[in-house]
Amino acid sequence: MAEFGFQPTGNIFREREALLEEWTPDELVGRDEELRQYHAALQPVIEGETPSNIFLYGKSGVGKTAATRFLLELLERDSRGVDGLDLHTIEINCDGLNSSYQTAVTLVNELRDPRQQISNTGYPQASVYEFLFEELDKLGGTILIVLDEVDHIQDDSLLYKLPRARSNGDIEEARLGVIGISNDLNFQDQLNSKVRSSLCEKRVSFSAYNANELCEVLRQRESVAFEDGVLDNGVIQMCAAYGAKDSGDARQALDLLLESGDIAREHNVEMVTEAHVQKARERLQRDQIIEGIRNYSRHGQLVLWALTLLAEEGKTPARTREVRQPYEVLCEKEMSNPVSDRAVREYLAELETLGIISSNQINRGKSGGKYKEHELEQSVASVKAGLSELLDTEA
Ligand SMILES: Nc1ncnc2c1ncn2[C@@H]1O[C@H](COP(=O)(O)OP(=O)(O)OP(=O)(O)O)[C@@H](O)[C@H]1O
Repeated sequence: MAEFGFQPTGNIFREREALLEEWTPDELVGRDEELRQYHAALQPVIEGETPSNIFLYGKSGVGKTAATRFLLELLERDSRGVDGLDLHTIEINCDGLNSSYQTAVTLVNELRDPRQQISNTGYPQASVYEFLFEELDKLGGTILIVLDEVDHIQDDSLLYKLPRARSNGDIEEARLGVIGISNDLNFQDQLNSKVRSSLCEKRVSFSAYNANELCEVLRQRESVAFEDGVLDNGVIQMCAAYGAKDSGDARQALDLLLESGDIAREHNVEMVTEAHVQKARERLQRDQIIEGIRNYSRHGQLVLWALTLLAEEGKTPARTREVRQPYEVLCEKEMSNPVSDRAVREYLAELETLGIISSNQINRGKSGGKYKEHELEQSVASVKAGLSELLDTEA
């Protein structure tokens, strides 16, 4: 066995933590327009007026949570200097809470003393709401409740009650504002119109980051996270360009920069180069593919494998029936019966939703008919690496 031991290298990173999810920057770059609108929507708070209910929406990783923490911190700081203004903020993430009931219980427990917590079951919903309004009135002043990932709450009831609590007379003392945050761009349309009009009084849309904005975000972290001059020319631009092309998600761009730094350190070199970024991208894509299809049926994986073989031979975009041929060969090797054409089409549609392939509807008019063409969205190398890990065979 090789000799293993651990030695700090001190190479590459000055403060690697600055590239991790938990690290909050003091300043938010590349979000000027969003911050301006959000700031305006929060202005009534500092004026001592009833807060507006605000709804933030935009794709994952575009700075909605970061902007909220940044502005609420400033608001808390500045409200301390305003006589008679007593501001409280409560932030909860609704992922995993799923219902109005569970969310209301969580809010009650956030507001209550640890010795007076309530359990997740055992009270009628109306009583939990009563507890909640009681606690809010007890706290008094101006209260902002942030419901991050609000689309996870499956029923409307709390989203109806909370923003209207004051006008309905459920609370008398406190001035309450709700800030809802969602990655689901269709969420607003699915809401009942009464809920929508009160929850979304002010809306702020967060657009995906473009490459220039991602460059700003990455440069801000570079100075904290890396030793001086460690990043080769072009590294930041490359991470930003990939980030903008993929989804405009700052989290993904930061992950790519972190992984590139890790690879440079693994190789025991002193600089991070564009080649490290390429390698990092393949690794992250492979992980994303593995994550996406880990619990997928064997046949779904074989369909992807078949498309990958076609891509390798330069035969993509390929029609559904062209995918069928290599798929059947793979089934034969595995000694299993191929699934129906319809099931293959369904697998391809799911792979598209996962962002692993892209499919285009082609319409050749009356004579040529309509059909779909598919191709990989990710590099052949990363899909093969991901598949061989899952299928436990050389792809
Ligand atoms: N403008 C920015 N400047 C610096 N860092 C940013 C910026 N925007 C996002 N980030 C960082 O990117 C990561 C994701 O951002 P954030 O959590 O705010 O995204 P989000 O829009 O709320 O999406 P999600 O709901 O997926 O969390 C965080 O680590 C955050 O610090």
